[in-house]
Amino acid sequence: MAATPGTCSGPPQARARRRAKATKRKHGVSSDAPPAKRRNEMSFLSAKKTSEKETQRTFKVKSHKKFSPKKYSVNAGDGKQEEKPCIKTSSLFKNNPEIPELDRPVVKQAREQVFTPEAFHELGLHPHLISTINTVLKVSSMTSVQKQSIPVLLKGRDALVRSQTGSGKTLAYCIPMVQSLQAVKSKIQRSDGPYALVLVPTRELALQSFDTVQKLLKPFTWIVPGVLMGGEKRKSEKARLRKGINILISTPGRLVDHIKSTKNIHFSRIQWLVLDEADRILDLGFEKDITVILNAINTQCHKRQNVLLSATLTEGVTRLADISLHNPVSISVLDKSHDQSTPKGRAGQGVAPPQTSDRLDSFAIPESLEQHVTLVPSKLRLVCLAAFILQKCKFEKDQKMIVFFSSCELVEFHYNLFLQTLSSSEGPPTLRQAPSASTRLKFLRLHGNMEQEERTAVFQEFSCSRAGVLLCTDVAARGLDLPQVTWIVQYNAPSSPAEYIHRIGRTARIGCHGSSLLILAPSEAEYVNSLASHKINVSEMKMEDILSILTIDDCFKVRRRENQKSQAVGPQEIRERATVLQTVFEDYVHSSERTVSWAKKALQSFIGAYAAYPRELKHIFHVRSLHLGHVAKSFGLRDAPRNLSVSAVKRRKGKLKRLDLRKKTQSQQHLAQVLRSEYSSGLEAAGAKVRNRSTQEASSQHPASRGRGKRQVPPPPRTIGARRGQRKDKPSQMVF
Ligand SMILES: Nc1ncnc2c1ncn2[C@@H]1O[C@H](COP(=O)(O)OP(=O)(O)OP(=O)(O)O)[C@@H](O)[C@H]1O
Repeated sequence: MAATPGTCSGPPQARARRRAKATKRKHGVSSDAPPAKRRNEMSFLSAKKTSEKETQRTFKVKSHKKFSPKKYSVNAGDGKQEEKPCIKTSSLFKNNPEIPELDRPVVKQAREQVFTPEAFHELGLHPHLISTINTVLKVSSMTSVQKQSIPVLLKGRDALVRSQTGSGKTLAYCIPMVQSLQAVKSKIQRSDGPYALVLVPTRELALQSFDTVQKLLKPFTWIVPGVLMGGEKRKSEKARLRKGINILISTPGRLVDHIKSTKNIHFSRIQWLVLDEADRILDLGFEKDITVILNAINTQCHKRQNVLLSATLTEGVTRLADISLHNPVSISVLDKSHDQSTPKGRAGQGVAPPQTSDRLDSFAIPESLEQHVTLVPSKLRLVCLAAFILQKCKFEKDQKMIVFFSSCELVEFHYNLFLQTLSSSEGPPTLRQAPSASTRLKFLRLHGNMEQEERTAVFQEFSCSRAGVLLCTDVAARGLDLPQVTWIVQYNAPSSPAEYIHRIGRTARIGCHGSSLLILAPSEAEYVNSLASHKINVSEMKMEDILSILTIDDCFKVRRRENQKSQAVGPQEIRERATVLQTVFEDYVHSSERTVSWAKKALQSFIGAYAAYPRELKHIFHVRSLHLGHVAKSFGLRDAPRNLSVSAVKRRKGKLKRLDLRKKTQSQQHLAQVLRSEYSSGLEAAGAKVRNRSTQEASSQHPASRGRGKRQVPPPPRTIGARRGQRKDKPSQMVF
C-alpha cells in the first residue's frame, strides 16, 4: 500500500516512500508535470494551499477505502488471475493550464424566418396530396423554404436550394416531385423503373427521406418508392430493382455499385434528380460517384429536372451545381435584414474577428438555438462531460441529448464506459446507491462501423424516445430529423464551420427550442474566433458551473471517517466530487487489461483524429499542443500509454520521411477515404463491422478494434514522446 501522508513518520515513512516510488516505477506512473507555462492552477479552484493539502490527505485515505480497492484482480492472459496493487487517482486539479478569458467577439448571426402564414392548399396541388400533407404529415402552413421552392419546382425549373437546418427542405422537393409524378399522363407503371432519383449521403437519411416520400404517396399507390442504402444484401436489392422502383432513394456509393453490377437498373425515364445534403456528399469524396451516376443518367435521358439542396452553401456545392443543374433558380431563405457581417460589439477584448468576405461561407442558424462553449483542461474533460450529461439527462426531465465524437472508437469507448458507470443499475456500487438512481440514464450509440440493422434500430429507438443520450460520430450530423432533441454536445470540435452548423442543427428544428455546447481545451479557445468569422455566436458556460452539479447528488460525496467532519464546501467540494467521479472511471478502466486496452485504443484514435484537422485549423488543433498525460486522464487512464513511445517513433522515422513526400497530395484523398468508411455502400469488409450485440456483450468486447471512423486515421504518423525518464518540469508532449 502506498504511504499515506500524515500517518507515518521517521524511518517507516521513508520506507513507505521508497515502496511507493517502486510501485510507481513498476506501473510506469509518470510525472504529472505540465509544460512550464501551464503550471498555474485554475483560478476558480485556487483554494488555500493548506486546506487543499488537508483535503487531499483526507480524501486519499477515504477514497482509498471507499472507491479504490487495495488490489485488483487482473486477467494475466493465460487464464490465471493476478493481483495487482491499485494506483490511486492523481490530482485532477493540479498542473492544469490556465483557462484563458474567452475573447468572444459578438457577431450578428444570419437569421431565417422558419414559417410563413401561407397554406399548402394555395399551391394548386392535387386535393389528395393536400389532404395527405394535412392529415398524415400533420402540417398546414408552409415554411419559408417551401414557399419559395415549391412554385419554382412545379414550373419545371432546376433549383439550388439553401436554407437552415430543420427548415423543411425534404418536403420542399418531395411535394412538387409527387405532384408532378402523379400527374404523368400515361399512368406510371411499377415496371417502368425510376422516374425520380434522390441521392443522400447517409443510410439513415435515405431511410428518413424514403419515409417522407412513402407518406406523401399514400393516395397514389401506383407509384412505388424504394431505397438502396447498403447494409442490405445486394441480391435482395437487385430483386426489388427488378420488380421496379419509381422513386429511387439511394446513397451514391450503393447506386454506383448497382450501376456497375445490376443489369436491371436503367434511367431512361428519369424526370427528377435530387441531390440532398449536397455539401456532405462532396465532403465524403462522393464526387467521382456522382460523376458516374450523372454520366449513366445523361446517356439514357436528356431532359429532367435537377434539384440540389443544402443547409450550408460551400464552394463545393456551387461546383456540383455547375455540373448537375441547368440554368437553376437560386433559392436562399436568408433574411436580408440580418445579413450583415459587421460585429456589433464585443464581450471580451482583443482583435476583431476576420470579416466574412465570402457569403458562401456564412451560415444561418435557427433563432431558437442557444449556443454555448466551455473551456475545459484535458484532464477534466471526461468528468466534465459526464457531469453535463448527469445534469441535463438525470437531474432534469425529458432531455434528449446527442454527443458528437470524432471517431467510432471514441463513441464505443465512451458508450461502454458510461453504460458501466453512469447508467444506474449497472454502475459501480458507489453510483448504484445514488439517491437519484430512480432516473435511469439511457445511452445509445450510432456510428458507421455498426451493422446496418443495429444502426436503423438505434436511429428509430432514439427518434421515439422522450429522453436519452445518443453518442455518435458525424454519421448523425447531417439531415437526420430526430424529434425533440434538446441538447447537442460537441465533445470533439468539428473540422469545419459547416460541420458545426450541421451538428447543432439536430436540435432547434422547425421552430423548436434547443441548445448546444462545444467543449474546447484552453489551448483551443481561438476556435471561438474562427466560428465568429462565419457569423456563429457562442456564449461561454463556465466549467465550474457544469461540475457544480455533482454537489446535488450525494453519491459523489467523499466518505469520511465518522469522527472527521467534512470541511469541503464550494469549489473544494466540487473538486472532491469530481475526483470521486474520475476515480469511478479510472477504476472501471483499470479493472482489467481488456478495458485498459480499450481506453488506449480510444486515446490513439483521438490523437489520430486530432492530427487530421485541416491545415487551416492546425494552429488551433495541433498534436503538439496535446499533453499526453493529461489527455490520457480523459480516457480514465492513470498514465500515458507506454507503447506510444520514442522507440516507436524511431522505428517509424524512416517510413515517415517517405510518407512525408507523398503526404500533401495523399492527405486529402486519405481523409475522404476515411470519412467514407462512415458512409460506405455497405458492401465492403463485412467482417470489420460491429456485430449486433447485447449490451452486456458490447461492454465486454473491444470497441476500438472495429474498423475506422470519421477523421480517425491509422496510428498517427507522429507519435508520442517517452514519458519515462522525463524530467518533472518537462512537458510530456508529442515528439516529431
Ligand atoms: N410546413 C411544415 N410545418 C411543420 N413542420 C414541418 C413542415 N415542413 C417540414 N416539417 C417538419 O420539420 C422537420 C424538419 O424537416 P426536414 O428534415 O425536411 O428539414 P431540413 O431542412 O431538411 O433539415 P436538415 O438541413 O437538417 O436536413 C421534419 O420533422 C418535418 O416533418
